[in-house]
Amino acid sequence: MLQVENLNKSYKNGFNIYPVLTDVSLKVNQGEFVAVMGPSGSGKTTLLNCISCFIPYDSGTIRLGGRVISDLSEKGLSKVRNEKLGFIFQDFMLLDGLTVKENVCLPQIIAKKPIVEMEEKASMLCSLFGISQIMEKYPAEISGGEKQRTAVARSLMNDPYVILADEPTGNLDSKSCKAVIDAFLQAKNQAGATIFMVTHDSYAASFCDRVIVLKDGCIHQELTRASTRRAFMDELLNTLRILGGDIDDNE
Ligand SMILES: Nc1ncnc2c1ncn2[C@@H]1O[C@H](COP(=O)(O)OP(=O)(O)OP(=O)(O)O)[C@@H](O)[C@H]1O
Repeated sequence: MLQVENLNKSYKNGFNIYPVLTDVSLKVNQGEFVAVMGPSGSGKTTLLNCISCFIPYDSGTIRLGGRVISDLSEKGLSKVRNEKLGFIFQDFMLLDGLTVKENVCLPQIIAKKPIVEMEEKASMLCSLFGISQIMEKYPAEISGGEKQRTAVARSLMNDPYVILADEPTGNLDSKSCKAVIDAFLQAKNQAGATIFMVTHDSYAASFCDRVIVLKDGCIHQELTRASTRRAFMDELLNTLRILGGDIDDNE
């Protein structure tokens, strides 16, 4: 569904070149829920921005649904961004002047899809995420949890290849964090969604099928959830503790 091969990305400052991602290769399969973790500055957001087609990269190949995105024109990239990717941001970015229903419909309004089809799809997703009763309300009139579920419903509107989530549980209390994760699990289990999430939160990541750990712009480790969520969380915490330098790798 998403395939990154030998991705290299550097930032330039005057004559100085700072490599940020070096030879990153990864694959996310259909219906997988994958997190990217790693210390601050390890390149997580840069990786997500390359996959989102928001920033150019130096070399490598990114494939979405089998299609190489660097081959696309600017117009083609915009279409991919709107129709083949779903985005979830830290503050959910709902438009205040639109109702919940209009916010959910937005990707299809931009894609100029027929209204009847759009409304049917929005109603189905709002029902799936338990927000049918607030469809006519505005973001200012709904709770944080309802905003999160609205954003997840919106991200699924065009049946995207992948939902890209950037720190979706950052700044949330544990109850709201669990609500976001539950919405992702529901999207995965009931709508077959593929989710790729950047996070610092080991609790959120422990619900994933797999966690890719970045260090200094390289893939340091990939951890697959094998047993209980709690055991996976302990494994993640331990891996990140070692990366953070708290204990020796060979200990
Ligand atoms: N636009 C930019 N221009 C120059 N350098 C940048 C730019 N954006 C990020 N960087 C640098 O690239 C490196 C990776 O940044 P990135 O934001 O991808 O890391 P991150 O792992 O997401 O960090 P954090 O966990 O703190 O959000 C950092 O050293 C950062 O300073």
